[in-house]
Amino acid sequence: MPLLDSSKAVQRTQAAGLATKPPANGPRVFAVASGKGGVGKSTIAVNLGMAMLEAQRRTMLLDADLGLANVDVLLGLQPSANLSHVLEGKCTLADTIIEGPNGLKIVPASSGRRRMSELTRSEHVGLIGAFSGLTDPIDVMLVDTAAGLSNSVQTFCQASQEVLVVVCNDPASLTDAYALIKVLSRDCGIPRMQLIANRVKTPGEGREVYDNLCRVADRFLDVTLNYLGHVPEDDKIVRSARQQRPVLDAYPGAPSAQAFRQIAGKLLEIAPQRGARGHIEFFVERLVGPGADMAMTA
Ligand SMILES: Nc1ncnc2c1ncn2[C@@H]1O[C@H](COP(=O)(O)OP(=O)(O)OP(=O)(O)O)[C@@H](O)[C@H]1O
Repeated sequence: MPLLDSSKAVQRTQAAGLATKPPANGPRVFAVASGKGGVGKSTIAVNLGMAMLEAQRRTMLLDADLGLANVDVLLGLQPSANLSHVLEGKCTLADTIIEGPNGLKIVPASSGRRRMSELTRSEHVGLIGAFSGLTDPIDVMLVDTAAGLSNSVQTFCQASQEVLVVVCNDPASLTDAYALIKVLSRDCGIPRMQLIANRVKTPGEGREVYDNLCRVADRFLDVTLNYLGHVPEDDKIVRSARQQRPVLDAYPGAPSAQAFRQIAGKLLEIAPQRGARGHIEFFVERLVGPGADMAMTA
């Protein structure tokens, strides 16, 4: 009996250790991008963040739409400091972090500050470097990028380990997603991207969106596109947005909430790409630290 008790205690301690220990090879960083605006990037970033928390990953969400903050609005939060204050030297990056639902850590952007959407490359690089100074243990960081193909989108995508491209089944979204994939692969040297089809009616429609993009990309670009899955058109997303809550929180059984959990699970199964990639990366010190070469056991 005592033996059983102590082995259970050991198991509990190990489980607690697993839940709090940072992964040996540093946080996983996923950028969410789309080319076209309004296709669901922020919705996807926030809800994937919630799904990562459900999967016991300590998760941070960076609002990288620097001049048009979205995440705090989506979640009904009122941050007192944001990235513009960090750049002005008024506070540190750690001072800006606020807690969202279920302990989601959020780094808010500023809204309506034009200068923030016109930062220089060295300012972007400085911001990305500042993340290495954070002491909070983080397992996953999601980077919600701006719409378009700006320098900021390119730099944040390059600095992330995976780029998630969100696309809807309409010609403008497909065209802009293709333009984004082209710029990221050809000009930024990103060799693979992950596709999410949003607002589709059926799983088959999502697959079709992926197949269409793949067909063109295979012909003209040197890039690998993986399919992460689809998020259905879901009225529960619209309703939760009105309540300024993530759908996983407001309607955990909704079809879209299930889809977010599946996509998060797939993302965690992706083995990190190894080796230096020749450009600035988030948490680079942790990535090249001891154990960085070990395969991720997510
Ligand atoms: N699967 C879905 N089903 C129903 N509505 C959705 C879905 N995904 C997103 N929406 C709605 O679409 C609108 C745009 O979503 P969101 O703000 O996330 O897009 P975005 O790409 O981040 O936009 P921006 O380019 O302005 O940053 C929101 O009203 C959101 O609630």
